[in-house]
Amino acid sequence: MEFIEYPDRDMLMLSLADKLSSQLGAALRRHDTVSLSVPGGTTPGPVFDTLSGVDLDWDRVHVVLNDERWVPADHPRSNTGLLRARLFQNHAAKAHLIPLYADTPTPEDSLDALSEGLAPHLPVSVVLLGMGADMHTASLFPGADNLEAALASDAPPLMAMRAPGASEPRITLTAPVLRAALNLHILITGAEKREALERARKLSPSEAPVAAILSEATVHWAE
Ligand SMILES: O=C1O[C@H](COP(=O)(O)O)[C@@H](O)[C@H](O)[C@H]1O
Repeated sequence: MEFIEYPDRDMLMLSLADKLSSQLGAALRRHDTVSLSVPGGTTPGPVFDTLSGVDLDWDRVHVVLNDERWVPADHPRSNTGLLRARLFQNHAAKAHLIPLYADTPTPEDSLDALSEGLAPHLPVSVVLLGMGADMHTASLFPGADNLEAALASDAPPLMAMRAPGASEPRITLTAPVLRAALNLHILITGAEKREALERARKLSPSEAPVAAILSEATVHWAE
């Protein structure tokens, strides 16, 4: 694991957006289309704001969330809603969304169709993950019903997930897809998450799911 500490959150968000855009640019020079996977939640908005203003060939970029909460895009907890509001703006408005939500009662109802949409874009060129203070990443939660299957090396790329720490059903990229990313970053802020990261380094992925991908990742942190 590489760990980069920044003097403050503004520096973190700007530097990380710069790193992601240069890795996307490098991938675009080598491939006709590239893929970017990003987290939802409360932390990554400022990275999206900066990234969306970078003049890349966005119409060749396919964006998929790390995970989605099973709520419609206009719901306040929708990660897709966050993407539309903060990333698919300015230059990045031309990017393509690979959906992780469909209007069916459960994620299982749409899993096959959503997996088919994702398959042509694997391996993901650039992955940015978040992490919760409970050491979950994407929707790989401690105690989740499908956690062991999603950590297995033969896991399908997408799985449905339900967990005590998640207030709605989820759909998530699985550990092998995250580990196979060509560039893998984790964004965390604050003392509580830094302590959680240090704890996770000493635990198994079943106890601390983020541990499943730490050895491949660069962690970006500011107080
Ligand atoms: O529920 C989720 O939580 C994590 C962490 O979110 P944050 O609000 O603590 O930044 C996020 O990475 C994930 O994509 C999201 O669905």
